[in-house]
Amino acid sequence: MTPVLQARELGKRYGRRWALRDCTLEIPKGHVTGLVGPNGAGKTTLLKLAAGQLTPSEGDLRVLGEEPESILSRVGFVAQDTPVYAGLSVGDHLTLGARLNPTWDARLAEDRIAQLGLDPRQKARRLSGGERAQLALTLGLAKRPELLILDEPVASLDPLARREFLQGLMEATAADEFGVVLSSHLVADLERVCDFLVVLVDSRVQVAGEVDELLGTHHRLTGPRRDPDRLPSNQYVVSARHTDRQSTYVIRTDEPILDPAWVVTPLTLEDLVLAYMERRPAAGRRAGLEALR
Ligand SMILES: Nc1ncnc2c1ncn2[C@@H]1O[C@H](COP(=O)(O)OP(=O)(O)OP(=O)(O)O)[C@@H](O)[C@H]1O
Repeated sequence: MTPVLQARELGKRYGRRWALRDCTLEIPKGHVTGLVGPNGAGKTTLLKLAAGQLTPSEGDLRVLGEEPESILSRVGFVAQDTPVYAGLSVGDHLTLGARLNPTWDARLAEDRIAQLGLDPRQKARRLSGGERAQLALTLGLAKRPELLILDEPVASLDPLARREFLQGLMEATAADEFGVVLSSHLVADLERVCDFLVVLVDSRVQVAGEVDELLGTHHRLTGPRRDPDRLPSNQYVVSARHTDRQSTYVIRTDEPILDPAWVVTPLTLEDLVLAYMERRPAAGRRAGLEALR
């Protein structure tokens, strides 16, 4: 089956600065994918490349098996800050959507606006942040895309609006088969809606895979202090912390952990993401991940 997104050594440079580098990644069909990483990691850059809004500086990118610029009508993109036209009414947005998109589903758009209780005559500038986000999501869904890309769609929303937004997204994906890739700093939200995860740090993909598989193969080991070179070769060290007497590792392995010296505990998705983010050199570390629950 053609992957939703396939990147090979993909890179994007702004001037002399690389925003994305050596990005090799495959997102299979049929997933809601969460893209997570600290500020400046390259998430928006990757999403804009996938939406055909930027061109790569190096490497290769296929979306739904094609060059992104050639399939704009098959991909919906809701940019950061859920952009809408302040001077246009909700109804005007739907009219514009219908005019611009050959696959526009007017019934879906109107039903969703009615369900949300939005007044079609209301100007977008008078909508709350949550209502604007819902309008932008409606425009994205009514395009009937095969892939919907959402760049931090819930960043500015309060917890209730976030829940309603994500609920709406989950209902839409349950009703129709389309892929979703969304970026967020809010891992707890991603945990609720995503079944595939990509962690991007310092412009590089650190890990990508199905959430269940990632949670099943990553473990925290705690026990008497031990150097990493004394761990079995099938245990890939993601992060390590040591005190004089104790070591705590986050490791990835497909094999059972049989060493009785270790206390083995499972990770939450947030633990897993933070473990990959901890691997960054301390000097370049920026606070970027909120862990709201
Ligand atoms: N138009 C641009 N010109 C120059 N540099 C840019 C431009 N857009 C992004 N960058 C740089 O590229 C890097 C990656 O930016 P990007 O917006 O992709 O990160 P991000 O992971 O989406 O960050 P955030 O979580 O803060 O939204 C950053 O260092 C940023 O400063």
